[in-house]
Amino acid sequence: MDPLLPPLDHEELYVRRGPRSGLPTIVAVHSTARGPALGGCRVWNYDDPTLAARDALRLARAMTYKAACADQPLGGGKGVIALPPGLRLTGRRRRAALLDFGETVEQLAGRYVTAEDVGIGSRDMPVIAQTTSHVSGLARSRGGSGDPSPFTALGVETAIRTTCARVFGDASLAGRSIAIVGLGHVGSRVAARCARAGARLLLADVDPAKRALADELGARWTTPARALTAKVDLLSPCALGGFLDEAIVPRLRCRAIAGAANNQLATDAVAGLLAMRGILWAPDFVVSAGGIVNIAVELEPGGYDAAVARRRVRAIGATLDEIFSAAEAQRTTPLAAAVALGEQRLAAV
Ligand SMILES: NC(=O)c1ccc[n+]([C@@H]2O[C@H](COP(=O)([O-])OP(=O)(O)OC[C@H]3O[C@@H](n4cnc5c(N)ncnc54)[C@H](O)[C@@H]3O)[C@@H](O)[C@H]2O)c1
Repeated sequence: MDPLLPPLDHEELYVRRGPRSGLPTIVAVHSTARGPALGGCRVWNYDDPTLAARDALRLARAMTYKAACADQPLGGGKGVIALPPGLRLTGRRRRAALLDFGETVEQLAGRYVTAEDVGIGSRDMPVIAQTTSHVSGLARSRGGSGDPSPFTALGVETAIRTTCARVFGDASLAGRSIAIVGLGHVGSRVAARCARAGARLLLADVDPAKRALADELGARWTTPARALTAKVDLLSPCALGGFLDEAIVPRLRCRAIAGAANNQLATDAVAGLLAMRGILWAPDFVVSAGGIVNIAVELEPGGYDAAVARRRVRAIGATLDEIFSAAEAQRTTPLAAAVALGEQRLAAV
């Protein structure tokens, strides 16, 4: 048994070799207890397709908790198109793989609804939609809700304010020092929102071209390594996950962490280390739920309404506050309190 496998409490794992592309297409459905399993499709290189299946299982499980904590009528799932090492999926083979993946999704008959994830862009979604109707996040002109990133960023800003209110007794960001690592679709928007609110920003990205945003917003620019350990009020990780580990936690100098990056903790035990250092960590799967809250509105019978989506995304603040209060009352970590909230909501259906 693979010791790195997540708990195997999933409903389905479907692996199908794409007849057009020859590539493994994978869908993991963790839970449909609260509704169709929603989760993006990741196009990524793996040394071995079994690692891709493991990724799908792990990410699908996290999506169940993300949707449950956000109180959405959705379950958790994830798709993967597994590429061998070094292959860049372009041109006709990309199109073939996307059509294959759509067919795989279609065979699950709506138990899984796909969306964008790492390695997939808005131009890919209409191709997937040619072979399945279970696609979210299509362009507004096609009745979809479009790019989820602005809604994810709104949720992150809301979570940053809630976290600051808990630590500093004030939700205002005026004069607050915030380091943002990763200035992509979400991070750049979080930076712009925080700048408008008067925060003093320290920005970092592995891509030097992102420095232009720092100049535009009047923010300081540094390396990702320096930003992670900078002395700031709050750190907002908006790049990749897994960086909060036993080595970095003793070196952190922020008072709180709230960012969009998925799976920030290298292991669950890191939540305890952060609490011991007095650093308030806002659980990533609660903070970054704005995108799926937006998609849930698209899936409603009445059709998509951006104003409704924005109102619901702002509720992330109240959910996070409830989690912080529960953690304090039960002398546990925000991670444990968030998982307990998710489990309670799953048990209620
Ligand atoms: N897009 C969404 O709506 C959404 C929703 C939920 C969660 N997330 C998560 O938020 C994170 C950011 O998503 P995104 O859509 O903005 O991605 P993106 O690919 O648009 O941006 C990521 C940015 O991080 C930078 N980066 C990569 N590695 C880095 C490193 N080691 N240090 C510093 N910068 C680095 C990249 O150069 C890029 O600018 C991801 O973890 C994603 O899974 C995104």
